Amino acid sequence: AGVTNAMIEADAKSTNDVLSWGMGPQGQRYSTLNQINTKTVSKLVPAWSFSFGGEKQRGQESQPLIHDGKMFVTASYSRIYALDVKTGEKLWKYEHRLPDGIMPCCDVVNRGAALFENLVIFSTLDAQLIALDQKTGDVVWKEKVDDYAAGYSNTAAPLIAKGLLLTGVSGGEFGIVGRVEARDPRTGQLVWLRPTVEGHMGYKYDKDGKQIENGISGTTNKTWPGDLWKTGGAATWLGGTYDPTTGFAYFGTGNPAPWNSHLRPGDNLYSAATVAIDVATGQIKWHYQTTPNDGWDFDGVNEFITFDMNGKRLGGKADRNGFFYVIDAKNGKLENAFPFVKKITWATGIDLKTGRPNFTPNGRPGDPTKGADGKKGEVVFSAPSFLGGKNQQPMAYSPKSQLFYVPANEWGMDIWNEPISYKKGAAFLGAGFTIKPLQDEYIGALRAIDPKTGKIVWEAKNNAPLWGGVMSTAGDLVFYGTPEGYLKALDAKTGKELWKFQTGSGVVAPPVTWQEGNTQYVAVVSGWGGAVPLWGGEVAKRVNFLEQGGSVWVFKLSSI
Ligand SMILES: O=C(O)c1cc(C(=O)O)c2c(n1)C(=O)C(=O)c1cc(C(=O)O)[nH]c1-2
Ligand SMILES: [Ca+2]
Repeated sequence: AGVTNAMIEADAKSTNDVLSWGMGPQGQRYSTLNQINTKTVSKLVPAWSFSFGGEKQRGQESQPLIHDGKMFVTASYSRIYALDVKTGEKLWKYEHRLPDGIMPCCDVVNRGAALFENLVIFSTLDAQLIALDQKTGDVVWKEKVDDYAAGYSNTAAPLIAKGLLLTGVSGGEFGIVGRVEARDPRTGQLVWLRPTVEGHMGYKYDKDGKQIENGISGTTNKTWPGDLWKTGGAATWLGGTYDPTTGFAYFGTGNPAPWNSHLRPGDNLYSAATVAIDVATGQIKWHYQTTPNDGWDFDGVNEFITFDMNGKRLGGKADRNGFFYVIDAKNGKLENAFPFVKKITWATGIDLKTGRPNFTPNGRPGDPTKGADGKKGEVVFSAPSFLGGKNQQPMAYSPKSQLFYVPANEWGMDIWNEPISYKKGAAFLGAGFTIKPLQDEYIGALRAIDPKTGKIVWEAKNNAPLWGGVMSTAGDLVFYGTPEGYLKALDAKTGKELWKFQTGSGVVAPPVTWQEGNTQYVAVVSGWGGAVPLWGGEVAKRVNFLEQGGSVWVFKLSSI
């Protein structure tokens, strides 16, 4: 029978496999395993390591999946490997042939695959979806999502919810139109399609794949002036989470396009927001916009992790804009919002009544048409930088400690606007920027955050920006990787460092854990890259000593 929908919904509780990105569709990244714990972790040693080989050693952001004695792990440049989970021996690999002219904005990354029945499914940088047989690696189906020459790409792991395959798209820097798609995971056939830019119609598809006109009611472009909604961005580039208790999939949406916000006065829905989509119908049931009329590329894709607090089902989101939001998962109502980074310039806070930010006067980069020569607007210093208080690296929530563990970054930028018009397949920014560190000591900080109080309970500073995800366990441990190459384990209650291992390249991927027989394993992918070395300006210079790589490491407790 392979991987069933029921198994995926129970993924967070089952300890023998890892079936979904997020270690459960809710995305908590918490494991009930405790063989590796605060007392035993000092004996954690490598079990095996596997190299992704060749010269394709760019950012490795993939979260491995574990099932039926196999590890499924994607690698940069749209590759996927199946490995023997006991020995690390390669069972098969699939290297997707990428055309010239793909346009990923922020490195040739892939964040992982999805499992369903006998299939392993992943998306590619030329905006395709590929389903392979888990045993043989043979391609079972392949579907084109959209036109890579128009700037579409895919970097996120697909999500299985209610037996459907849910995926987003990347390309917000090229004026694509963001959306969430639901497909039959067995065939790749579209079931519904829901755009995330107001003005665009959603569709349902019949059994033969024929579009049912007006299948999902559309919305008018009232929060977008003129024609800009046609190229409005709001890419769903980090994928989504799913909560079986609400029946909603939660997708973050990226920046509105172009970055120059003076061209598009209005809120620009549903950009820089979380949308809750009823998986059964494809309808947006609620939305919460973290940065209305985003002018900083604050995006809004960050993962929405549901959890229980105060007798309610809530969701936590550490937004790129520097604020942490606690939102009712059923209706989208804001419960609380507080900063999770120390310096925020663009807003003084979030109004808990209206849910809207209190924008700082003149905090927005200036309108170029009002600049001295009509070509460059006033330069503004902003914190966080556009790379965010948090970016693609997923946080974790522990129901045991009731804390979120957030891989945060402290940095700022000079940002300005320039004139821009849309051209298919060209960058659609209308902005320039220089990222700046705020201090010498550190940029990254892993923070344990209490969602009840908004307090930072402890933090572990890191010199380079943190870009790898986090995992917490019932062994009272928090695992995360650093660009300096370490996988670390901290005491979940105090933040004290209890163990670290040098993986040989920077870690920008989230760790996982599972049990095989009587042994608990931990795995993480290593390979420096992603957006920081490409766009980090002064910060990129500061970390340019880091070496690229591409490998997966697996650990267990030493028996001696
Ligand atoms: O708007 C988009 O479509 C889009 C896509 C992606 C991506 O797919 O990786 C990133 C971003 N934006 C982005 O703004 C960003 O900072 C970023 C960092 C990374 C990364 O993997 O390191 N991807 C992306
Ligand atoms: Ca973006």
